[in-house]
Amino acid sequence: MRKLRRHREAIIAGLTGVVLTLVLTFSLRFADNHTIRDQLDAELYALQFEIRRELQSHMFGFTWISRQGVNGPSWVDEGETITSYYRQFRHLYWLDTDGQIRSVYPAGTEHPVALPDEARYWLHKFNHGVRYLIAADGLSDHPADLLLVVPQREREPQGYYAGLLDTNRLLHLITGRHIVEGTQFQVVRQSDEEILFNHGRNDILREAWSVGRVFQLFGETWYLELWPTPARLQEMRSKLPLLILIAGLLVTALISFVLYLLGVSRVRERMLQEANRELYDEIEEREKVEQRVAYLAEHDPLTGLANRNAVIAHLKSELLRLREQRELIGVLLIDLDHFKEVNDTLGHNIGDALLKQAASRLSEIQTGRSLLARLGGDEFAILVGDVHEQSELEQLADEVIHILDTPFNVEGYEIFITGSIGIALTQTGEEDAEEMMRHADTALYRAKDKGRNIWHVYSQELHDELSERLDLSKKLRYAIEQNKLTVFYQPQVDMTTRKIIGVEALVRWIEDDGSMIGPDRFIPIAEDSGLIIPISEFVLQTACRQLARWRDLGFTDLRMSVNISGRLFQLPDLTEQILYAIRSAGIPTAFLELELTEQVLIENSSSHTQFMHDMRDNGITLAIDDFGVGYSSLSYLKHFPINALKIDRSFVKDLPDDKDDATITQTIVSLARNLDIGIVAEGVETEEQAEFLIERGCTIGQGFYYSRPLPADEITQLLTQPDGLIPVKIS
Ligand SMILES: Nc1nc2c(ncn2[C@@H]2O[C@H](COP(=O)(O)O[C@H]3[C@@H](O)[C@H](n4cnc5c(=O)[nH]c(N)nc54)O[C@@H]3COP(=O)(O)O)[C@@H](O)[C@H]2O)c(=O)[nH]1
Repeated sequence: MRKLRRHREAIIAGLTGVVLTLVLTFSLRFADNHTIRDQLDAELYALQFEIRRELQSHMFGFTWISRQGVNGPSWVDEGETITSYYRQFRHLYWLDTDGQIRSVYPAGTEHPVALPDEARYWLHKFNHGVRYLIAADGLSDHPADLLLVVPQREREPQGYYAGLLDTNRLLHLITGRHIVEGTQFQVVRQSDEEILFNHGRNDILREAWSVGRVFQLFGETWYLELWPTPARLQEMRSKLPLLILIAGLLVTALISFVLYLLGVSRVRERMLQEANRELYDEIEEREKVEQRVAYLAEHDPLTGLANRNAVIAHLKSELLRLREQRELIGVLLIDLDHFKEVNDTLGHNIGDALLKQAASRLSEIQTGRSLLARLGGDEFAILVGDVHEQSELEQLADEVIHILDTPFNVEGYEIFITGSIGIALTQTGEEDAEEMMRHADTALYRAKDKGRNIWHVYSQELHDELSERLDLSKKLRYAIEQNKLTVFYQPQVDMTTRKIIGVEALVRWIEDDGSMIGPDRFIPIAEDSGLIIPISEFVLQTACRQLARWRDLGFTDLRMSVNISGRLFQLPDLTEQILYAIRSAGIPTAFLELELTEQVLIENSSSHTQFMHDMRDNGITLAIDDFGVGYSSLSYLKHFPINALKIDRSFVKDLPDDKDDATITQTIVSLARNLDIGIVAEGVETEEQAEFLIERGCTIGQGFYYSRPLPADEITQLLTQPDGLIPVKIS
């Protein structure tokens, strides 16, 4: 249907052309038929005229003879003369007034005596000087024959000149001379419809094409009829209608074809236009996408700030420019502290809104020579050009910390968030952009490491230190794989009796050359890298097995303390791991004590609380390590199942002289006694310290005064001392 509509013009033109051609062809054919009929009619008229003329000619001859005065039977003697001129007479007669045949030419011809009665009746009515033509019935066997009669009344003998006309022959002669080939001609007597003459016998077109004329012959009426044969008709036909038909159809086909082609080309043109439009749309769309991609390539979609790429590109060009001008350039890398918690607790929408607000605040402290960017996540950067002194960057960092200090109001939530900042300043002038970013990142790492909400400036020393850490981290991983770690044990002593009541398991890393790397160096690295998990597992299992061995030796009262790093709380199966170590070593849970830092309690997450209750439920005791150095929010002592406090050695170190430390120590001891929990003093190095502590009520101590951390076999030796008393070396 769509196709038909598309080529409507071609179809209309085709139909119109065919109709017009047919109408024109039929009109011409109609006119042609008319012309042919007229022509046939004219031919028939001409024939009729010829017949009449021939008859008149014969009559004229007859009349002329009658006027010559030759009449009576003697006139037939002139028959030869007459018939030589008028050859169509069969016989000549002289009739008397009664119609009796008195003489006949040629002589000897058989003939009736008189004319038939009907003819004779007519004879009596004929007048002198008039010529008559009557049917020759009774005189001739040929129905078409006519009898020409001229009355003679003026001379004697009176009578009639009569000539029997061979009409058939006459008609033959006429048609032979005048009729066109292929034309069929017929003479019919109307009275009895007898065919008197016909020329040609082809009746095919008679009904459709015959033309007729009525020819009056005295009492006789002839009907002359003429029609063509198919061949004659074909000749008569004009070629024009056929030519018009062919030409019309050809022209119509041509026009329709041209219109069809135009339609096709119009459709193609439209399709092309559509394709062009789609192409333009696509190009436009692509340009938009490219613009968007170009924008996104340099911008952060959330805040609209520049992104990392833009910072790097800008930094590169600034470094190039400033290198020539010998000026400095600085980078501040800002990381929002604990932003992940906002995301985790309040959802990403709030997190995003917070980032936008933070970006907006940071924009306020931008200067004309700086570029603020969001590098991703909660990390922002400020690129500062034309720096003269490091203090300018430090001042800017202070401003950042200050501006973040006010709580954010995000969708009804009041959110406190701080920022840690790493600062990098061009040192040699030869740094590249990536290097500057790395420096700022290193400084940021340190700022976070130092407790966050502070800034730190990158230095070569920091770089060296962190490189060493990285190096140590690699080595530590290798050491764990190669079983280079071992566990030492430091006795915990009842300071009043000097009896060893327990030991603390302390990990040691012994190098191939026998040198030792202290845990204070590698434990923080292990905590950062996650290596603390396999280390802790190793220490716990080793310590439990060692306690089992000592118990087998009979030291069944000995207790084992093991340090639990805060990082271990990320393990979902920490409780199971501890219970597994205890069970596989086959020791009672009551003899294992876990030392936790204050930080673990301060974080106060539900998983931490659950862990501590699980431990208590399984009979494992918990001690707070390094008590007093942290936030010392004492409320957790009430809420958590803590069994003992370990006074940090920093408070013990200057006892008994340092009044503050003495007061703190006294306070911690009182607190533990009031809460009815155990108390252990760490770092006891002198007898005075031990006495001071004993006097204040702290009877359990651990420190070099009694023993340094030792390998298990050396501890076994100590345990097997007489009375189990620990010998104290006084240096
Ligand atoms: N999570 C784990 N932490 C561990 C493990 N092993 C050790 N550590 C922690 O490493 C820090 C350093 O430990 P270390 O070098 O072993 O030092 C211990 C003692 O040697 C030291 N100490 C004991 N008495 C004295 C003393 O009189 N003077 C003095 N200067 N130092 C002394 O104290 C450390 C034990 O402290 P604490 O654990 O707080 O009781 C240290 O923080 C360890 O906790 C481990 O396996 N896992």
